[in-house]
This record gives sequence, C-alpha cells and structure tokens, in this order.
Amino acid sequence: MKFTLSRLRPYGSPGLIRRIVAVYVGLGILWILSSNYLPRFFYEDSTQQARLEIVFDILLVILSSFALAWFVGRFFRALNAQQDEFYRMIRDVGSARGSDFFATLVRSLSEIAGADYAFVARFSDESERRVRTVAAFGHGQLLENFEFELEGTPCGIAVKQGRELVVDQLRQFFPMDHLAEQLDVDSYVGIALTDCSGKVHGVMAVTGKGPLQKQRLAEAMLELFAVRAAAALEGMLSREAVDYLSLYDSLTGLPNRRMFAEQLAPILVQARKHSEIRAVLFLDLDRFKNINDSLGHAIGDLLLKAVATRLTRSLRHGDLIARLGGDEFMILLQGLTNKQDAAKIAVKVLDSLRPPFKIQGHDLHVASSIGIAISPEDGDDVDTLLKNADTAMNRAKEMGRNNYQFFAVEMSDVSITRLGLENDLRKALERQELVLYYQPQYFMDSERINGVEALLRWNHPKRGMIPPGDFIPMAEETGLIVPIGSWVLRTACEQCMAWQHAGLAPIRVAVNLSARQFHQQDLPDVVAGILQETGIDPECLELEITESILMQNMETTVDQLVRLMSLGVKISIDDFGTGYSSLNYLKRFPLHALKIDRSFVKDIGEDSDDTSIVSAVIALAHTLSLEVVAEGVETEAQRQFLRDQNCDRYQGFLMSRPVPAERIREMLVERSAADCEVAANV
Ligand SMILES: Nc1nc2c(ncn2[C@@H]2O[C@@H]3COP(=O)(O)O[C@H]4[C@@H](O)[C@H](n5cnc6c(=O)[nH]c(N)nc65)O[C@@H]4COP(=O)(O)O[C@H]3[C@H]2O)c(=O)[nH]1
Repeated sequence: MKFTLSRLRPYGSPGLIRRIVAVYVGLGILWILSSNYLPRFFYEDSTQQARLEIVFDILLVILSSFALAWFVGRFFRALNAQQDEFYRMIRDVGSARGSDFFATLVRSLSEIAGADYAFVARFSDESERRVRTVAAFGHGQLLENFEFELEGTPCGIAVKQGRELVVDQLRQFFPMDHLAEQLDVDSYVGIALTDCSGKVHGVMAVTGKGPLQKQRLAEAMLELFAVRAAAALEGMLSREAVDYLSLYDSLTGLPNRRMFAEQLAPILVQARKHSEIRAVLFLDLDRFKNINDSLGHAIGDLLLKAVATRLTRSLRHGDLIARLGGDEFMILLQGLTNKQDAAKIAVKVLDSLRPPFKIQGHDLHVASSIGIAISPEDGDDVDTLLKNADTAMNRAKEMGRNNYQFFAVEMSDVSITRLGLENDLRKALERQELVLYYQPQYFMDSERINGVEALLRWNHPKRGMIPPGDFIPMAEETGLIVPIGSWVLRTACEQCMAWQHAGLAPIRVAVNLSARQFHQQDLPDVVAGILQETGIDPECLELEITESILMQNMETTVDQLVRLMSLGVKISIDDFGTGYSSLNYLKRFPLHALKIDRSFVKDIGEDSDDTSIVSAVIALAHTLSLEVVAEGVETEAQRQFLRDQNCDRYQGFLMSRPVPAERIREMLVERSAADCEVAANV
C-alpha cells in the first residue's frame, strides 16, 4: 500500500534482492553439502571421491555460469527493450508539434506505463479549482475531453504541492475522487505542470486498474515531459489570448468587427435561402468624446463597459452585438417579421441608454444615434450592410442625434458628394466663398447690444448658403480649419474696426476657436499679429473655446490660455454643461465668461433638471467671478427666468438670428438713435 510524494524510485526493490540472495545461498549450501556427501555414497576409494567432488565443483561453475548468463541476458534484454521503448516514445513525443503534441504524449504515456488512462489537463476556471483535459487517452483510443474538480483528488494534491505524486489504492486514500470512481481505477502517478517561472498550469497523470505495469517508466516519462507540457500549455494560453484579442474587444468582452462579420456572413446566407429579413444597427454614442476628454479615459472606459452591459440586456437571445472600437457598436437583429420590428428595437435600445450612468460619483447622460440597414433590401453581404448602416447612422447624427434612421439609397449619394464638398472647401477661401454672419448679444437688464458672435457661413456657388455644422467638422478633420480659422479671426476684427470707423461705439466680437486651431503652437502669435494689423482693442476680442477643448491636456491648455490672456483678449467657455467639467476645475483657468449651452436653455421651465442646472451654473459661475452668457434664448419666458437668475448676457432668436454685418450696423445705428431719444426725453 503506497501513498508517496515521491522522487523517482530505483529499479529492484530491496525485498526482491533479498529473495534472490536467499535462493542463491540456499541452493549453494545444498550443492556444497551434496558435493561433499554424494561422492562418499557412490565411492569408497578416496581418489575416486575427490574426482567426483571436482566434477561437482566444475558442474557448479558451469551451471551457475549458465544461470548467471541467462539471468544477466534477460536483465539486459529487458533493460534494452525498455530503453528502446523509452527512446521511441521520446522521439514520438519530441517530434510531435501543435495540437498533435498532447495527443501523442497521452498515447505514449498510457502505452509505456501500461496504464488504462493517461491525460493532460489545464485549469478551466480563474480560481484554479477545476481542470479540463486538453488530451485524454484510455483503453487504446483518444477520449473526449472532460472536466473535473481538483478538490479531493491526487491531481489536486500534485497541483497544490507542485510536484510528482504516486498513489496505490487510490480510492481508499481519495474516497471523494469521483473521477477515479467513474474510471474504476486505483493506481495513479501524476505530476504538476510547472513552467520555468514556477507557475503551475495544470496536471499530467496516468492511472489504471491494479498496479501500473511499468510505473517506474511512467514516473520518468512524466518528469521528463512535464516542463515541455507546461510550456505547451503556456503557449496554448498565449495563442488563445491572441485569438481572443483578434476576435473580441478586450474592454467590453464583446465580439469585435472581425468576429461580428464572421458570424454575420453565414446568417445572411441562411436568411437569403429562407427569404427572411435581418437588420443591422450601427450605434454611435453622442458626445462620448466630450466625456472622454473632460473626465478622462478611465471613466470613458467604464462608461463603455456599462453601455455594453445595458445594450446586451436590452437585446434578445440570438441577437448579436459587437463593439467596433471607440464608441461604435454594431447589432444584428434576427427573427424579424418586418422593418418596423427593427425600429421598435432601436427605440428600446435608445431608451435603455436614457437613464444616467452612475460612474465614480458622476451621473453621465448618454444618448446615441442609430443607423439601420435591412437585409436583403439594403444589401445582402456583410460589407454593404455595415457600410449602409454606418451611412444611416451619420444621417441620424445630422438629424439631431438621439434618434434612429433607416438607410435610404439617396444617403450613399450624400457620402459621395462629401468628397466633392471637401475639394470645394479647399478652394472656398481663395474664391472668397466664406462669409461671416453676426448674432448680437444683449445685456440682460438693458436690452442694449453689448457684442456680437461671429458665425461662419459658406456661400457655395451651387448649393447656396451652407451652415457651419455641415463643413466645420470636415475642415477640422482635414486641417483646413487652421487657415479658415485665421481668416475668421482677421475678418471679425476688421469688421469690428469697420463699425467703429463708421462712427459706432466699440462693441465686443466673439470668435469660435476649434480644437485643432486652439492647439496650434503659434495661435497666440497669429492673434497678436491680427490685433496689431487691424488695430482692434484686445478687450473687444472674445475667443470662445468649447468645454471639451478646455479639459484636454490641461497643462498645455493652461499655458495656451495664459499666453492668449496676456494679449489682453477675453476668453469664454462655449457650450458649457455638455462636457462634464467640474466648476472646480474652472478655477485653474484664466477665464472671463461661461456660455450656457442652448440645449439647457431650451428646456427652461420644461425640464426641471435642466432648469436647476441653469440656476446652479449661474450662481456658481458668479462665485468664481465669471460672467454668464445664455445662448439660444427663444422665448420671453426663458429670458425672464434668466434675468431672475441674474444671468449677465444672452443671445438668441428671440432678439435676432445671425445676420450679415450690414444688418448689424443698421441695428447698432437704430439702437444708438433709440438711446439718444431716451436721453433727450429724460
Ligand atoms: N435653435 C437655436 N439656435 C440658435 C439660437 N441662437 C443662436 N443659435 C445658433 O446657435 C449657434 C451658436 O453658436 P455656437 O454654439 O458657437 O456653435 C457654433 C460653433 O460651434 C460652430 N461655428 C460657427 N462659426 C464658427 C467659426 O467661425 N469657427 C469655428 N471653429 N466654429 C464655428 O458652429 C456652431 C453652429 O453655428 P450656427 O449654425 O451658426 O449656430 C449658431 C446660432 O445660429 C436660438 O435661439 N435657437
């Protein structure tokens, strides 16, 4: 009965050697006694007796030589046979590669040990309590892989101790070993598979009913191949990790584009055969970049994970969801009876993202734009469907975000024309097709124009007046925004001076700076040059940067702002409230004013959250000595509310849309005439 934590055990047990010596001594004594007494029994003559004794002695030598020769020959033959078998196996296993390696190893182990079963298993769960075989051999054939609990098994002990273990009467020592019971085995030799760094990756074992015929060889083989098997398991894990990374998104664990496309292709073929419809939804989070820029990538990542979870929950079993990268997700809907089913699910998906995400103390509001392409009508192959869903998603963004759009053929014309538009934009500056409109800003209490915001328009020769939202992103992507932005700055300053030269009182002009423009190293020099060339008072120039620009790379942003402020210009934060920056951060920047985004102003009186945000922003901005400008004021009620909250300035369609410079001149003239009238009447 053995249960040992063993190193390799030597050939020939002491008991066997004792038995061989005892037999030899017994036979030797019998022989000596016989050779002494038998000659006396046959002959009386002492010479004859002596001769017979010599014959006996010679016979003893001859017989024992034969016995020795037979014994030693048999011993060496057995050793050679084992050695041959051992080398054959080493060759077989040594030359096996890839997935063949484990299969060859378990087959050889089982054969050489004369064991009923041999297997190699690796951990199948993170807590390393279970293992799953990567190859198993039993009763002359490879078996299906199986999994078992390590607790209460010799494999469990081998893994825990990180070494080799030999067990006889297995089921007596391990009554809870269900695998041993199932396989009906009671002898075991196993070894932990430990790599060079000492990490255990799994276990390798042979086991059988009754004592193993060649246990010694089995032990040697296990020890010999343990390191290679551990390395192969490690390699297998790394390959799986690489495969996983090439097919899954490591952040959310969802399939990636490649995996999605691979899964989608056969589904589309099936759908074609059975004339069924499928829908692909392309989902892009609205303003995710703002969150990433203002709160950092760590929070952005947590948000993406939470979004992935909500999306998965909102879908049915059988629908596929993938993350394409960034804030883009792709969904395949199956089992639809008509197009409207896809629309209903798109609404469900939009709704699922509506409640705020609570992430590290922030309440993050996320909306998304969804493009829907239906197979087969919008394409029956993967590439076409994905492209068309993407196009529809872009349309959803253009339609004001937080909505879904079905693909329509005309949309692809739009993307083709985009290319043409890009080429046109390159020439727009030299062809003098860009124009500035100005929207007046008013003091809250006096209704006097206090300044204007310069807003860019593109007077396209064929398409007419194009709003900035339709070409500024393109200008930003292509870098054209830098020369365009400088032109806007110069033109706005020149215009401001032109009004003054026309005899009007100086007013402030606000100019938008895009992210790319703001991060140009030489921006302060460009602004300084324009101030000097146009002769405008720096106090009259207000530069508007968005909240998300402010939150990107804070140190360089502060540097750039300080350099701009030192020129004497004012700086305000545009679209405030959309970028999740904390008002606390604002203390760090040399700012002059905050502009409350028009999406909050729009909901004043209608959405209590937005109304309280507006009040809170005004109050807090004042405590930081910042002016507050409300944009997008469209109703008298909104203006009244803002006035009650002591907002400083406002602009909006209530007073005036953006208008050409000439109209502003007229408005300023009318205003000063009205002011004179009031003064005369007083
Ligand atoms: N619904 C509504 N809208 C109102 C109201 N009052 C003003 N608006 C619109 O709100 C936008 C205000 O500009 P913004 O927030 O700086 O947003 C601007 C700004 O971010 C960008 N932009 C415009 N001109 C320039 C420019 O010269 N350079 C850069 N970098 N961006 C510019 O394009 C955005 C859109 O400009 P616009 O289409 O001119 O749209 C303008 C204006 O027409 C209102 O009462 N109701």
